[in-house]
Amino acid sequence: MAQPVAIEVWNPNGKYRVISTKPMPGTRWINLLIEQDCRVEICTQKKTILSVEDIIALIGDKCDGVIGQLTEDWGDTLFSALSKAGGKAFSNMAVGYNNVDVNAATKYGVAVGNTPCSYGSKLFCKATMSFYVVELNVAVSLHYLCHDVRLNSIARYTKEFQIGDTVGSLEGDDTAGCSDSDDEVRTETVPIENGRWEILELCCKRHVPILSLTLKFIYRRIASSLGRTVGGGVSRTLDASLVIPSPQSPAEFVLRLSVETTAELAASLSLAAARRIVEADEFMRAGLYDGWLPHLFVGNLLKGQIVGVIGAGRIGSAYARMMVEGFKMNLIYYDLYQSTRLEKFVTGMSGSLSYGQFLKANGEQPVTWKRASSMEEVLREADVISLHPILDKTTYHLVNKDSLAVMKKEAILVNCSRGPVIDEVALVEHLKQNPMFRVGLDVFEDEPYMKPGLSEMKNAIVVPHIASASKWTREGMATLAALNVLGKIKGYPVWSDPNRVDLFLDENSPPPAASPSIVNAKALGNIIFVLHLLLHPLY
Ligand SMILES: NC(=O)C1=CN([C@@H]2O[C@H](COP(=O)(O)OP(=O)(O)OC[C@H]3O[C@@H](n4cnc5c(N)ncnc54)[C@H](O)[C@@H]3O)[C@@H](O)[C@H]2O)C=CC1
Ligand SMILES: O=C(O)C(=O)CO
Repeated sequence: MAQPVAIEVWNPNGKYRVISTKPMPGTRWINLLIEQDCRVEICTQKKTILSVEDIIALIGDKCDGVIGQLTEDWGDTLFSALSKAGGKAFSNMAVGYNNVDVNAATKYGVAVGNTPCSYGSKLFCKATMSFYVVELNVAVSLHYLCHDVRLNSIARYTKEFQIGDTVGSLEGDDTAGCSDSDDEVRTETVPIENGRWEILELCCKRHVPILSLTLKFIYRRIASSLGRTVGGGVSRTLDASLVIPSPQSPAEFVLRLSVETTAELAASLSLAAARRIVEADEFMRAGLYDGWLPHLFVGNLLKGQIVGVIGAGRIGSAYARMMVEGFKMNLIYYDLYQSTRLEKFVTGMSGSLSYGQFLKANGEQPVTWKRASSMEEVLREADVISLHPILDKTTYHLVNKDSLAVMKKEAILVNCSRGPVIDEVALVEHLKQNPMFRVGLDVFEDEPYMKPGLSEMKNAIVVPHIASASKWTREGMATLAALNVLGKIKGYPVWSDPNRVDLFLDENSPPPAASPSIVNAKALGNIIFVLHLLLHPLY
């Protein structure tokens, strides 16, 4: 029988009842819900993992939406209860949602949200372009091509503007991954014969390299105070192209919600395992250090070694870059899909300098990359291997007794994805048999438990699923989870690109009126994705 659960209530008279099964970081998520007439109930029960019965008790007879955690088992029973209580949405406060039976949710008409990674728009390159022309009433259209680092495609942009315009938003055929709100146009007047001409200076602060830019000047000489008569207008088009040199790296990765935070922990575990930091720390605290010794805690040098990534998606690619760039490791990766973006980071693309070329230009050995044709190839060749796939039936026990056997005896294995990607019993045995083999684990097969023997292994570093635990990331995750639920309650459409949710995270402006990421939107028939909501903010 479920016990009554302790709750904290915000905005008791709110029309919609939204439950969070845990207190979450920050207050923005609470404020956003309250401002939209929600009564927010936060479970404060001193129990880390709530049972299905506890959550049913929380849902009660009327509940519009729930924000839950990856430790909870969201299956048929809970979605049935939520649907009976009138609930429309459940959002996991996590990127991964392997704890959620999405089919069951769809069956009960409940939308499932997650807190996806975001491609934020940060300052990347600053190109200043000056162009001339423009007389009186002149329309200038600007066409430019950008390399979209995420899609690895060329995006084409067009903008028409008038003198004095400030470019608030440049839109084009494909604006995915690009935010132009930082672009600005400055004008300066210079006298030139036959009238008044202006110099327009476009200051582009973009996170994508501009490959080429075409200016199309359509100018109309109108009957004006200058006394010239040109009827209804003569227009002339003048094209000019200019190629802006790409900055050093063709693909500057920008800060994304969980990506860098999680990748940084994987990098920390790699380093800690390589240099035996935890063992050495314990040794010091135990008072065992009595002087420098040539053999004391000798570990592995990373520079020039091979880093292997299995699952080179968002987090895996960010980790790969950190290890390649930070420690000049050579890369081998395995993924079902080619990661051209990552490859190009290492060896470059035409017209730009890759990291490898950059090293060469500085007299250093250039780094290399290789896409493996099998996971075994990575396991065989790499010195440090980090796992970053999603957990599904294809990745369950991806690393098992047989695959461990092909790894180098002194290899390092890191897992920040999901515990069941590794057969933990086989791993413990392998650690026992190979004392120079080391692991760094953030996730475990039977979380929160470890398989017997793991905690005694000196060659294992274990941390309690903290890879996304930076303040900014966790507050952002709470905000996205709340907005997923709010968007469904309010009947807002679904944001088109869950990879680009930076607009929802901007503390200084209201989020768009959309659900940031609903994973079963299509299955629910909610296929009205929202492309550009900049003009229709939430308030
Ligand atoms: N420890 C933590 O705190 C965190 C863990 N995660 C976990 O990391 C996972 C990955 O996150 P993202 O990088 O954002 O996902 P993603 O979807 O960008 O990347 C996953 C990659 O794995 C690849 N993949 C899928 N099946 C594969 C297979 N059988 N073999 C090889 N590659 C395969 C996919 O093609 C994809 O490129 C999440 O699903 C989540 O479970 C995410 C955030 C924090
Ligand atoms: O987001 C996830 O998937 C996690 O594991 C915790 O951040």
